[in-house]
Amino acid sequence: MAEHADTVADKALLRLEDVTVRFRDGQPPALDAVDLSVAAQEIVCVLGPSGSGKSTLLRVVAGLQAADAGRVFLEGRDQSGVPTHRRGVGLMFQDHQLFPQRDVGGNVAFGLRMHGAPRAVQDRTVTELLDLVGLPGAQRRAVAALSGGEQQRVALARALAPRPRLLMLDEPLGQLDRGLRERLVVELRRVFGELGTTVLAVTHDQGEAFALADRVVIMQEGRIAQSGTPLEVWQRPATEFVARFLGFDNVVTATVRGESADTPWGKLPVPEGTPDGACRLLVRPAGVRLTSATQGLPCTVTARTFRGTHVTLLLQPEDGPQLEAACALRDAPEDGARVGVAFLAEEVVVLER
Ligand SMILES: Nc1ncnc2c1ncn2[C@@H]1O[C@H](COP(=O)(O)OP(=O)(O)OP(=O)(O)O)[C@@H](O)[C@H]1O
Repeated sequence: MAEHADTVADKALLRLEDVTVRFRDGQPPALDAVDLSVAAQEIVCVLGPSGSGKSTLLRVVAGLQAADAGRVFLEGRDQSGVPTHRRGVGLMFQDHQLFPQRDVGGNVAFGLRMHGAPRAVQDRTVTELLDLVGLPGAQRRAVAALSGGEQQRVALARALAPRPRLLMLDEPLGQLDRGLRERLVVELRRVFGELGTTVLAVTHDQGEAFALADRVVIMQEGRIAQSGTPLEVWQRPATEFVARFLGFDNVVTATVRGESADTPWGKLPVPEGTPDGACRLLVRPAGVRLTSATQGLPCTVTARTFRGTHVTLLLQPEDGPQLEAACALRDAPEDGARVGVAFLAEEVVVLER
């Protein structure tokens, strides 16, 4: 097993080993002994509350921030003392700061010119990248005359032009409206796939992270709380912190005995193999099923929120904390309705302490 882990780590394009960054003595570190590997061509999105260390993580990898302890490796080489411009990483930050006095082509070619690429190579690359980001033939347009989404695409083309071995994005779509962000996320995945780009991105927006990433990493106070595919993390949040961060609030104290658990909501079924004993349990809203008022746990509907594809209900049982349930639009009961609730074992998750 250890041998396998070593092999995987050696193949990593980026590896952080025990990286710690401390801004002030006596304060908790911004990064606390972080270990993280990113494989070649993998898209990893880092999520977490404000102040959890996401930007610091990017800055350490870029060489914009020194680590107080630990090491950063790119393609197996220790980057200690290697300046940002020699790391071969591309950066695209939220305020993408295009050069207003240069046209689109001049912006995209910027990094190539800095690297002394011949004019013909610059022109060919600019043409290819503008095609790829959906702005064919935009070379001579003024950046000030572009929409926010178009500027974002130019910034992306500019970051990709020098073919960085690792592209880092900090809130890349932060200022755009939701519809545009959703479209651009799909395009970003396609562009990265076509170019084989390895990506480490930071975002506040869960939807964006889950749509873009092969793997999401959730940060909590300078540490990695969970790392996994979007599906793994969404279906099986590891801890109460991750569950609540993702917006899951049906969390209670429980005692597991065999195939069920005693909870403030009564006996709940638990997945096979759940160890006996005291724990915290999450019931994903999809696992809270409405039945008739005479069956299951009696509850009153206290709120209904329309979510586009479904309705979220807040249910108040006679005893115990409120419950959130998700149900189809056409099945949603009225506010104040009396309903019964049954629980699905496959949506019950035992949280780590
Ligand atoms: N230059 C600095 N000097 C002192 N403290 C800093 C500095 N940069 C960051 N910090 C602190 O380090 C911690 C992590 O900050 P960081 O910017 O990495 O968080 P973040 O997760 O990116 O937050 P946000 O989502 O708000 O951008 C915070 O407590 C922050 O106040």
